[in-house]
Amino acid sequence: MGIATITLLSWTCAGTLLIWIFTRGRHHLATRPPYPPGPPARGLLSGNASDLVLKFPWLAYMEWARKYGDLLHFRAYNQHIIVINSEKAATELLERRSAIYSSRPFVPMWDLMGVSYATGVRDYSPEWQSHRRIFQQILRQSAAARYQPTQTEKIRNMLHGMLTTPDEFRAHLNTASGAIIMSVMYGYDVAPVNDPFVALVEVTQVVFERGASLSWLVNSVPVLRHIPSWCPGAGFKRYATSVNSQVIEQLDRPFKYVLDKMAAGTVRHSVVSSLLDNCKSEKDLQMLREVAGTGYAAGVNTTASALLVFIVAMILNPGIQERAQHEIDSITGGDRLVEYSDHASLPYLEAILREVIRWRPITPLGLPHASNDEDVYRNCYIPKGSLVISNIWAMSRNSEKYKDPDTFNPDRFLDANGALTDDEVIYAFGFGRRICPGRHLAIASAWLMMATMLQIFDLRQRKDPSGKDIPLDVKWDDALVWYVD
Ligand code: HEM
Repeated sequence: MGIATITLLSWTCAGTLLIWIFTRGRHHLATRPPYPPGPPARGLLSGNASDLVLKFPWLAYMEWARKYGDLLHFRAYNQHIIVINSEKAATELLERRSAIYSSRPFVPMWDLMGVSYATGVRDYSPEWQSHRRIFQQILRQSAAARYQPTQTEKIRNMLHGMLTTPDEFRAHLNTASGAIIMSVMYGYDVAPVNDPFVALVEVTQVVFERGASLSWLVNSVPVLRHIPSWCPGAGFKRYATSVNSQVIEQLDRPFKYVLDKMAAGTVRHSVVSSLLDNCKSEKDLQMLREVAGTGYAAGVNTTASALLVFIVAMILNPGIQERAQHEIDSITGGDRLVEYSDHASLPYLEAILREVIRWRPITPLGLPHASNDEDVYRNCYIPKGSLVISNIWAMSRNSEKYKDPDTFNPDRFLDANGALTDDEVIYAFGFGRRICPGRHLAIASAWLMMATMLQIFDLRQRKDPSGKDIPLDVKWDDALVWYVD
């Protein structure tokens, strides 16, 4: 091909592109509705990138929502971001239009680190659907009830730990939350301290949180992931490779534990052991391995964080604590521990659980969804590939639904007859096809932990040597889940 031909071809392509922009492109811009309201872009290219708030962003989005409405739009470079601040809009988009809004954004660092196997970060794909089918089979409400004996056993161990070493209450909460899931998934009993499998998961969790950070340039410029590791500036790639082996180990080691036990004929019943027979191919095995690994990574910190919030709420509200203790004593007579069969007789306790989840939502912004098609909602245009964030925090602060939303008040979930209302704060577990599949297990674990802790202990501030209360110093972190120091 001669130079003249190439030049002619280039001009033809450029011409065609320009014609497209000035005909179809312009026509599209002229005919499509506006984006949802939001803060004005600060830079032509960067949009609102400089407005992105890294600390407690849910508070900033709630402020913006007061000004612009419950559905916000802004842009960081070429990434359109939609923040949904009301349950109504979240239900209409993420549930009723779930065919469009059920994917996840692609995070290049997660991919390089090897954590993109996890259900929660997979895009809307056949593999993700296989994961959800397994979760539905093992953790739907009726199936989750099977794990109550395991939960009871692990929670009683936790109470014993708290009696013996009360200062280590945080470690006991983590151990119990982890022990329940390890037992459910793999039939494995975790050691009270320094368990090797627990250590592996903790490493993966740190890696996971670090990987999401926008401080990795590759997360904003995904094409960088293709540069070779030896290149200057490719430190991110070397870091990703260094953690990859730990991520794989976290997936493989507990799974292999079950296979070894099966071979030795000493396996205990668990999700993995019972579903192995259904695996007809290497891919089926991989799906099961990934689901078990995800369940563990997703379920430990979340459940333990809810319990930390509960402890803080009880210390700050001794009257509520006493009322719950009386309710429990009136059912057990004070001579046996609470059991799952007592649930229906303890509405105030259930109201406390709901208020804990509402007062300090464990994941204030849920997990971001991504849209896989363009859409028009309330006459506003939502582009394909938008990042769609549900501001669960803003939903929990809806003052039309919750009077004095910042006050911890379980009574808001009881009607005039003392019966529970139908608000189960389910939005705290997300929306649509992506709703948290572990919610029934989480709620059941949290309920029994709360009930038995209230029964056995008075949750109070520490005292100084002179017997005076040391004021509670609560620091709320803005990591994926709340953290109380
Ligand atoms: C108090 C405890 C928990 C809270 C507040 C919570 C909350 C959430 C939220 C908000 C999401 C995102 C939903 C969405 O994208 O719309 C989620 C996803 C998820 N949760 Fe939970 N969760 C908890 C416990 C658990 C437990 C115990 C497990 C597993 C045993 C679990 C497994 C998952 C998984 C696998 C996903 C990803 C679902 C998907 O992307 O399809 N969670 N959770």
